[in-house]
Amino acid sequence: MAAFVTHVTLDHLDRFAQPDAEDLSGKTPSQKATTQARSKGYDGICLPLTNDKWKARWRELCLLPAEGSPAAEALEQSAENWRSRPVFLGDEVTITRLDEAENSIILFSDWLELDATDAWVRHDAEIALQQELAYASYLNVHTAILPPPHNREHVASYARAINSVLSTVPYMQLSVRMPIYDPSMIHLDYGSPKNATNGPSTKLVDDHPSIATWEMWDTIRCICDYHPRLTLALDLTPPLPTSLDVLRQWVAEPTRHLCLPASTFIPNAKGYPVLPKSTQSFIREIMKLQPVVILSGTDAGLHSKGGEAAYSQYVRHLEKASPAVKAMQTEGTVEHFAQGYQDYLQAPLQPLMDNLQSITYQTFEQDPVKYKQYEEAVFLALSKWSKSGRITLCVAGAGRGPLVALSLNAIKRTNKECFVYVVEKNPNAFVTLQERKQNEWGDKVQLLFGDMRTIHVPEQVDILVSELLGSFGDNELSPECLDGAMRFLKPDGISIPASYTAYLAPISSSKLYNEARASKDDKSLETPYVVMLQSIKILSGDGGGLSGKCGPQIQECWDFEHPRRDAVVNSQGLPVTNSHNTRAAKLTFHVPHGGALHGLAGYFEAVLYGNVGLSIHPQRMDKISKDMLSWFPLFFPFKARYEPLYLPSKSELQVTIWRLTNQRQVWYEWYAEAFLALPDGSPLVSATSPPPRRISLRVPTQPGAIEASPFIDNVEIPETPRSGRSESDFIFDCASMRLVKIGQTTLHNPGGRSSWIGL
Ligand SMILES: C[S@@+](CC[C@H](N)C(=O)[O-])C[C@H]1O[C@@H](n2cnc3c(N)ncnc32)[C@H](O)[C@@H]1O
Repeated sequence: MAAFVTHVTLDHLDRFAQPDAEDLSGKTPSQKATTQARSKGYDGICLPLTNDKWKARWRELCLLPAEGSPAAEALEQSAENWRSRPVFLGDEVTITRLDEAENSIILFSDWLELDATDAWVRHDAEIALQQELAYASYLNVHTAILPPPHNREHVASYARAINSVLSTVPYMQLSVRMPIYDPSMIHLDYGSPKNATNGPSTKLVDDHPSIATWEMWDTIRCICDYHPRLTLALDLTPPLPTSLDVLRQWVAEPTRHLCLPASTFIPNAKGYPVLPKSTQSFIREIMKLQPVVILSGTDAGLHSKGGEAAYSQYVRHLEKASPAVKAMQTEGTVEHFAQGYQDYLQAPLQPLMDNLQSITYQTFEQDPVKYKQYEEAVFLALSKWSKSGRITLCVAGAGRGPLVALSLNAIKRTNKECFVYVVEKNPNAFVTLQERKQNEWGDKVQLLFGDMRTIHVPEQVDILVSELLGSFGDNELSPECLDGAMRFLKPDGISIPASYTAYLAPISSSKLYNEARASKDDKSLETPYVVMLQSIKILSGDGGGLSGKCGPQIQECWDFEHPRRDAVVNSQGLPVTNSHNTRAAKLTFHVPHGGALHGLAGYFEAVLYGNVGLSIHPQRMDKISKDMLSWFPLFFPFKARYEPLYLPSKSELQVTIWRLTNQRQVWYEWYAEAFLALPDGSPLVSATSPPPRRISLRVPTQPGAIEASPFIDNVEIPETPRSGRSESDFIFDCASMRLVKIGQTTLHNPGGRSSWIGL
């Protein structure tokens, strides 16, 4: 569940400082604020570290007085003294004791302009920040919110200062306060003759989602090298766009706090505070990250009904209604099953090379959906089997036997005469199989111990049942194992599964990026990991992109079919080489909104038999095998020598991936290139059209609200021209588009540093 804290302002603290004849507790103002917040159901408070006295002194010291002023020299001397030994006066800070800092989130002075245009102001703001940080560290503060960036021109200076302070404290979480979105950019509309004469009219455009604030964040965290203690405090003050897609980027970031002023709420028909629809949708989505919600101004009486408690109650209600949160709380869902494993990188299994442990099989067996699908597939195959006489089945790679048990169930349901061979190469699991034969299956089955690629099976079978699938379908060497098993499948026999397909999508996730590079060796950044993906954004969108050549959001790489008869086999019926199992795919993705590329998400879908299947494809899994728990997606990381590949809005990403093999191993290599599509030979914006201009609009500060976020100047490549030319003239003469390359990754995993072994 998300935690809720209330923002305590300097005014609140002043009120708590007033002597109260009845209060003999001797508590400090911040302690009183905490007690009151707790009594109102909050988990804690968020308060400024310093007060107006510090602000006034800093301004006096560091902002130059008018030239020629007699005080200038003396002040410069004092400023130099402060720079050499920065120290607070006792009445410039709001807290002084350890227990005041405990469970409180600290706001560093938000007027410090680390990105000021003036270099001296930047310099002195950085000293002041270091001073505040040192003091907060002295008081054991665990989380502090940094002054927000204001000025895109100098965001690099802001980020450099943050990077430098991050290394000075060993444990404190520093959160950058960012407005979620720069919504109030107003286009000066030159489109109509009226405007041409009377001047431009203003029009709010929320159909042109801006990623300006995300870009600022991206610059900051790149300069800070994705520091794991650098997080985000997202300010939800601005009205949000109706399209959620651009906001999904924040789910892929370390969003730890949501700042929600009472002024963001609107009254519903009865006067209670509620949030606009788009903010509601966003909150429902981001709640899966369990952020700390910082409510401010809730005691200002902005809404006629509900009182102060109404704000947190309402956000809690949104949290409960969040599909992601509901799924986590519902037994039987993947989200519930995967609690604690979200975004956790697991080395994929090597079931061919290793012998799995009983506990691993037990985890598999908790998935009712997979086995139900298998039973249906076996039942369907048996039902459709038209030849007379005994039907023979073989369960190849039986583990502890669930596929055997369900095959026997299916046989019973069809009432046909059948016999089942059971093959397993894990000697330990074979003990469990013997026990089950003795206690449950009797002479309906025959157990065979050995590797399906070499074992002798007494007769060829009609139906071969196996489950050797990995998260990417073929990655646990199912194709290679089943090639060997084809020896004992009759020429007209059936394989369950009949086929499986691998899918890929490019993703952004600072969490996964940091996890993968936590261990510094190259191999860890070239390993495809099994991950329950949560804090991610799929960067690609559907549609052809500007070049018209891009595929869907999640694209098919390749597939494998069984039985396959095209491999050249030797006298024992085994393939001479594994060349027929190599694959390569080149996929082109359209990236509608800019983002940082951190890796590829890999999924699979299998046809077991007929229309019965298994799928972890995000858009199809619910239709094919809803709530199946057995497979989390595969994450192919992209390593970055300097920083992850940045993909601008409307760029195109070409991903090439290979499945490669030698005598012993199978592995993947992957690589990506980014392009921008530009109209061939024509300027991007007609020379006759005025440049798109946007101005920022500050949301007026409401009493008690955290100071409204700064908005950031942003110039984007327009999606439509503002000249007389039609949109189609301007953009979509695909034939005359040229792709301009803007970046590439290195080749990942060359030679199979990370591979599946056991051929
Ligand atoms: C993913 S587990 C599935 C186990 C079980 N069928 C289930 O669905 O719960 C794959 C099983 O196949 C076995 N296996 C893998 N390769 C094999 C091979 N070449 N020959 C025989 N068994 C194999 C493994 O030991 C493991 O028990």
